[in-house]
Amino acid sequence: MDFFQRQQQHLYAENCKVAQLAEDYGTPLYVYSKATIERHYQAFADANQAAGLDHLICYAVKASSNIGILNVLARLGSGFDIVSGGELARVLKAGGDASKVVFSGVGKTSAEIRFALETGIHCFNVESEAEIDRIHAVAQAMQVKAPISLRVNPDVDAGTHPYISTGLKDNKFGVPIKEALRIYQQAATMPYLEIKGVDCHIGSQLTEIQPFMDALDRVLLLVDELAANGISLSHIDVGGGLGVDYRGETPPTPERYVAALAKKLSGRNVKVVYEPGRAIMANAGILVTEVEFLKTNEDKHFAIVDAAMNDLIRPSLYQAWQEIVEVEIDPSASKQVYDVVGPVCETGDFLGKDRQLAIRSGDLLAIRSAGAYGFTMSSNYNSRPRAAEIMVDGEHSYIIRERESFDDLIKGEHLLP
Ligand SMILES: Cc1ncc(COP(=O)(O)O)c(C=O)c1O
Ligand SMILES: N[C@@H](CCCC[NH3+])C(=O)O
Repeated sequence: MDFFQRQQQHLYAENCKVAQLAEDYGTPLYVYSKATIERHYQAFADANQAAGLDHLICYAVKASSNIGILNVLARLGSGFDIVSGGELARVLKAGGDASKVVFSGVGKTSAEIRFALETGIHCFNVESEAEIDRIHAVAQAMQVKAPISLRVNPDVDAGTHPYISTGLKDNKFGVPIKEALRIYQQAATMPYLEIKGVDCHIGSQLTEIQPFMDALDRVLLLVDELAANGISLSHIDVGGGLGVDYRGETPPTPERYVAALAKKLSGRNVKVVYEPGRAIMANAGILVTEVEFLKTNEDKHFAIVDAAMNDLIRPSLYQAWQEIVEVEIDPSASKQVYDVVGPVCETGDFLGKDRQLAIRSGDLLAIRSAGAYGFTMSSNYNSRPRAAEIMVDGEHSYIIRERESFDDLIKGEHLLP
């Protein structure tokens, strides 16, 4: 079931006409579907239930971090995977439960570690030996035990874009799995640490199940080796990374993915932690933009729209392909192949290339699959105020982030005396 569907010539977000939303809130506009977020979360939860797995789903906040979105997930009982103190503050503000938070990331500061310990997070996904020392020192100063899990790098090729692959030995993430036993043994001697689990995230937008299985095999060998050395773990964090359909990809469904994991984990008394981001949010959001001008240079046609790489950087950064559709079908407009580009002064500022569209200036376009790594990667480049974000719920729509104003753009800036 797609909650962004066309009825006659109109594109709908749930039961709201997208053209009406653009009129009410302006463009560029991020539109999220609450029902889609709920359905995607539930697919993970149901798959675990069906497989009989003790589990904790920690939505990866970086994918889309608006507190309105986090609140929808918190109400479903979701935990959260965070990578900064800022993300933790968002989770708390959104009503999230700190005891269901895992803290990933290679450069946690002492202040962030302290904040996380004060709130009582589930555990730190530790990414280096130096970080273990830092966490231990902060915990000691606070006279508490810090729950930790070691992020291991299994050296598995996730088969995804090199910029979003994280589990190869050349990547900055985690510790090499062959060093893990020694590091765990060292951590076990540190009085202000509590060893909880192991963590492994090999990359994002994975469309095959095999790399996940290869990584898990290596992690399970480590788990057994640790057990043989008297270190038992209560959870295995399998990370995020499950891909989505941007352009006909057929990634495993959460059901298939979880069932495959469950098969490998059978007979083990261990909780599984998941960190899905994209699989929950990508197809729960669209970016709506208005065509400013149509322009032809020689025989190249451009649709210049009011959204740009500062609003959605994935096409520019990863040559990512996202579907672009007309919001209203205009039968009187003729089809043409366009590069859909923004107003930013960069040749790399495009949202889509060679797209066949029937549009006129003033028409609306929707960039689909924009709910993950869309708004969260946006910037104010070219002094462009960031877009508004809204959530639809049936026939209702709610503003969850106001469009930035020019005052917002210079907030905190000062002239010299
Ligand atoms: C540690 C960690 N967990 C979870 C995620 C979420 O990944 P995805 O959005 O691919 O599910 C990421 C991003 O790749 C990550 O780096
Ligand atoms: N930002 C990337 C995903 C990176 C995942 C972060 N670990 C994307 O838009 O596809």
